[in-house]
Amino acid sequence: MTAPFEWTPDARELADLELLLSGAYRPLTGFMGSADAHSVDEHGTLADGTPWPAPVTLALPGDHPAAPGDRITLRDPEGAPLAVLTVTERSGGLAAGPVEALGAPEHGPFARLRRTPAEVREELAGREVLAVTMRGPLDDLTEIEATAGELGAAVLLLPLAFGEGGPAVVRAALRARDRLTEGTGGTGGTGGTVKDVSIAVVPLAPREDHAVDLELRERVAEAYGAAEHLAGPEPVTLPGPPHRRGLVVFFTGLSGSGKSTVARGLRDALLERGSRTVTYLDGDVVRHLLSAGLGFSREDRDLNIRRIGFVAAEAARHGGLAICAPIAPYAATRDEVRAMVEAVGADFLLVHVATPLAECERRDRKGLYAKARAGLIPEFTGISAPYEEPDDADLVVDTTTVTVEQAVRTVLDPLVQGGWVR
Ligand SMILES: Nc1ncnc2c1ncn2[C@@H]1O[C@H](COP(=O)(O)OS(=O)(=O)O)[C@@H](OP(=O)(O)O)[C@H]1O
Ligand SMILES: Nc1ncnc2c1ncn2[C@@H]1O[C@H](COP(=O)(O)OP(=O)(O)O)[C@@H](O)[C@H]1O
Repeated sequence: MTAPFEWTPDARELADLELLLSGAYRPLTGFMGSADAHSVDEHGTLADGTPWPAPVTLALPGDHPAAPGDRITLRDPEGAPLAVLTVTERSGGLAAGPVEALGAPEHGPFARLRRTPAEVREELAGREVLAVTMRGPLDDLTEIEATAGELGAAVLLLPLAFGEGGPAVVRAALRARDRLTEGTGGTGGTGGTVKDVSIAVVPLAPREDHAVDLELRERVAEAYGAAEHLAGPEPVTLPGPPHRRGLVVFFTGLSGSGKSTVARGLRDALLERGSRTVTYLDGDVVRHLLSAGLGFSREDRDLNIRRIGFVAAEAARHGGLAICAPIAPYAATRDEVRAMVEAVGADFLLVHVATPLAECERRDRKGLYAKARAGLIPEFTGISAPYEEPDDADLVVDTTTVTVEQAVRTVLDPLVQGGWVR
């Protein structure tokens, strides 16, 4: 049964929720309250003294109405109900309490390998188990073969799939299984064949502190029935060269500052060079299609910017270069877009078109400033609605006294120098 209150936890919290529900975090059965979280941080134990390495908490904004005793339906980002949290404590922006599953979660790639500790323990009942937790490929399997051989153990590969790289880690586990069972895992050619190799995908988000991360992996391995645990090497992530990485060039500035003119000039210059695919999210096209029906209240502008950020990040996820040129007057919303883009492994360049209001108003290309001054347009940026000047701009261009070509070069040159464009 769902509950009257609702919440969509973030990706890390959803991963923790899944581990709480699957039993991989036993003895935990819910999100921690402040006493447990504090004790874990200070002493590495829950408040009752049970050893536990890392806080497992759920953030809930202070203005969320749920109070102790209330039940909150926790949903995934697509809206599917996953669990009910019965709130036992609200403090410091956290909600604590036990969680109960609402049906089986739906998973994407490799759903069949998301097995619970109980399922795996049943399959491996009576066997000694060597668990190997992995966040990247296992190149040398010699140690695993040797340890499994000594213990006469079955090997349980636990790919810790979290975020964008999740499917790649699972594929690495499948490759390692094949090499272990074929006996081609060692580098010295002496590797023996390991007969029993199982895989269970575990959505354990990495912890910043390496020691804490390892201890948590150990706990999860134990929950899966392992007598021994080996931690696979940390993946070496070499970001691709800049000219192959996704990039979002995000212009911000007052109406009439020159955003669209410079953005179009940049698009054309990039198309002339031909070295990158370009997605240009034209302001007018966005407002007519993607954000049709939205106005200029703070809420509508924020939604408009988030939509633009979402589309730009999708283009950049696949290595594309996206150019956007909305006013984007609020710093917090620009920050959100930066985070969305960086979350897909792409780069984000904020270009502040810093032409002063007086010059924008003097140009008054569309006659909007005159109307705004006359009170005919409410909430007009710079007149009756705020523009928060960026203090984190990567580039600043004032178009008052430069030509369009010069303004475009101010943006294009750093892209070439930075290696994003050849
Ligand atoms: N109230 C108000 N405030 C600011 N701008 C207004 C307003 N009403 C209409 N317009 C016209 O809409 C264009 C800005 O749309 P954006 O999508 O870039 O704005 S925002 O980023 O969502 O704030 C902006 O176009 P540009 O001049 O190209 O910036 C204006 O022409
Ligand atoms: N160096 C320059 N860079 C960009 N625009 C300029 C420049 N000098 C003059 N302008 C003029 O300023 C106006 C800017 O309008 P626009 O690009 O639509 O701004 P925005 O998209 O920020 O509202 C255009 O009429 C453009 O011709």
